[in-house]
Amino acid sequence: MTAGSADVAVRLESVTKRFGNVVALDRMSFEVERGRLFVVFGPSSVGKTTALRTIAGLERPQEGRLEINGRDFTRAPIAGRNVSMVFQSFALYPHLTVRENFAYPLKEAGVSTAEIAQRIGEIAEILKLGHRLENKPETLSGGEQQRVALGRSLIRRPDILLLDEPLTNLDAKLRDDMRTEIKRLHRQFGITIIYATPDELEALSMGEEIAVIREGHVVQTGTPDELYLTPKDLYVAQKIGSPTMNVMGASLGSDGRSIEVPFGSFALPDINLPPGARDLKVGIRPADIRINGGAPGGISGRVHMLEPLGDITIVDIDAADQRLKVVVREADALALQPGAELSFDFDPARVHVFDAQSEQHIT
Ligand SMILES: Nc1ncnc2c1ncn2[C@@H]1O[C@H](COP(=O)(O)OP(=O)(O)OP(=O)(O)O)[C@@H](O)[C@H]1O
Repeated sequence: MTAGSADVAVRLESVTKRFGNVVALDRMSFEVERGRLFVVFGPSSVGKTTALRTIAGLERPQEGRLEINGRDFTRAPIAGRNVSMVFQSFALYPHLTVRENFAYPLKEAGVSTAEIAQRIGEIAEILKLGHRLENKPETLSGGEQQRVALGRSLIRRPDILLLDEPLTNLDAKLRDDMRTEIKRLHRQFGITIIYATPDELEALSMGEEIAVIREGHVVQTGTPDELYLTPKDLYVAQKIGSPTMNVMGASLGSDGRSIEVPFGSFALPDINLPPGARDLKVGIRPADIRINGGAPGGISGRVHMLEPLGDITIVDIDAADQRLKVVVREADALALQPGAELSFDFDPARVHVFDAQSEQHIT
């Protein structure tokens, strides 16, 4: 998706950042539309923090171009960006009260005392911190500290807010609450947010648009649905969707029209295989497999293990030498026991086919 340049808040064009021999950003490109909640998603050490620090002006790339609001900031100083970053560690001033933590960046920016008081009143109300203003950070809960960190960034009214794994240090319940809180703040302020996380659930539940990062570059950008339904390659297919997609070696049948997998063969979905592509990988999402008891025509399998998760149960099935994960409604799982024989099937139209060497999706 390409927005008109007036609508683009941040654009990275082939940005490379090296630390000695380590290539943290390897020709990274993406653009963030103004007002979006954009997620930078990928496992540890793929360059998420470095990308955010580059946008904030804390790192200078060796190559490529960084634009903020249409202006070139590749080698510009930090000032003038109107970008604010919240770090994973919160980084509050421990010797200052919450009120003083809020006031500090505004004093630095020369904002008048009256306006500082007014903005602190507003932000404390929005973040429900009014009763904590005279406390020091160490006396606050983790969630409150994180709200102070967010507030200290928002109070400067930045155009762009960078959040680097802001919820990692919180427990599961607080993470849930803060996700909702950040989405609400995003709606309320309409600011552009770039949010880095290694957590798939967080990426999918927060991101209006998600960039999936691998080794310093963007593999694919899209909405959660686009990434789930049309992953560009095996990496994205296995990073998006939980439980992880079942992936197995496969080959093109000698008739050229069927795909052979360990537990049988099925008609080729409606795709054009590149000439010579015989070694394939097939991906079937756990939610796309149907267990159908003893119905005729199904594929035979045996229950290996059940993992009840409340509304749904994850069932591990062995079929030939292949172990498959299947998502089953809890009510349907009641009839299943480890060791039980069953049959299952899937819709070939929902199967993902990849080239075994390049691991690119074949469409
Ligand atoms: N200042 C630095 N000096 C040397 N190497 C660095 C520096 N900053 C980052 N790196 C390296 O660059 C790579 C990318 O790091 P980065 O912190 O950007 O990844 P990340 O995706 O944010 O990971 P995490 O989720 O663990 O924070 C890593 O290999 C890291 O060790």
